[in-house]
Amino acid sequence: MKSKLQFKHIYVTYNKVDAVHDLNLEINSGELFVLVGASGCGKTTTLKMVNRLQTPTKGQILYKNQDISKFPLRKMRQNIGYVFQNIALFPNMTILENAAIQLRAKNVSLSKAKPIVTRLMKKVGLDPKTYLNRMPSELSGGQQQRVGTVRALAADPDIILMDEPFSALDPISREKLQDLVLNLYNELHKTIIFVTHDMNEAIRLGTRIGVMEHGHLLQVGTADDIVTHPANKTVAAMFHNQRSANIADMIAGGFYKLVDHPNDQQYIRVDKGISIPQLAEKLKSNPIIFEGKYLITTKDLLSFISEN
Ligand SMILES: Nc1ncnc2c1ncn2[C@@H]1O[C@H](COP(=O)(O)OP(=O)(O)OP(=O)(O)O)[C@@H](O)[C@H]1O
Repeated sequence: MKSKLQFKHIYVTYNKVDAVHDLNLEINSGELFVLVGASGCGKTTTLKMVNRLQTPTKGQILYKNQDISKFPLRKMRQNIGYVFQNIALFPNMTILENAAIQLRAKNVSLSKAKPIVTRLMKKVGLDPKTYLNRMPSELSGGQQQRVGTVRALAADPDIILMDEPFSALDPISREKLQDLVLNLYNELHKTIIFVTHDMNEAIRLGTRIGVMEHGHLLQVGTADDIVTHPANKTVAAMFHNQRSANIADMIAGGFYKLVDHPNDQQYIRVDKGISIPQLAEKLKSNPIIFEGKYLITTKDLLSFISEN
């Protein structure tokens, strides 16, 4: 059986208000699970419970069928990497020293850590020769997030927590780092729990997505489950608004060409190069389209085209 992370009837209550309300969720080993929802819905609180930065008021979290509150804290945290929005590299330490922190905590010497960090730097697209001995202030925000990702991966953890890691970046850097997460995920098969308020990011990254609102988990499913069969009006509205914005964006882009989606036959991917009538014709036989960064239903797109 796959080892799972299980949240069982979890509550987190502040001043009689539930930041998380009766959360029941299972995350499988090797999933890239995305928690999505508006600011304040309880995503970060949920994520922080995984490495016990946050304690549930009520309920139980199990990892591999054992209560995580019983694990030795230090050892447990060594097995969980994390990347947060404000990654906060230590300003007085080099990139190598920063990236090696989790390894150093495991008593790995800096000289033994160096080849591991070097290999990961190459994977995230940072030239080790150029960057290993630099200070964090000499790197852009996107580069610093790459170092944060190296730091999270260096000690080879089972689980990686990512809390809005790219939300402070410009759209192009953001997309590149999303690609990086997908590549690392496909290569390393880690369990990743990724928090975002951005529906497109959720759709683009998640093997499954959990939609939260006001501390409640409204729906868990794949992107196309949620887009085509939203559990209730709130989820439908969250994704509908997003889809309308996506469609307007696509139409404004003008022309698209259709290619197979690299990962999933159920999707077709749309790139620039085909006219809207051709697109409409092609879409009649496909339920879902994926435009690099957007996933929308063809029904929505066809009605949008006919109405405009
Ligand atoms: N230490 C605390 N004391 C009191 N209330 C808190 C505390 N931490 C979080 N909350 C409240 O719990 C709710 C959930 O917060 P949380 O940070 O989990 O939301 P979020 O979905 O991650 O939001 P964001 O995207 O803005 O980070 C919010 O209403 C927040 O104000």
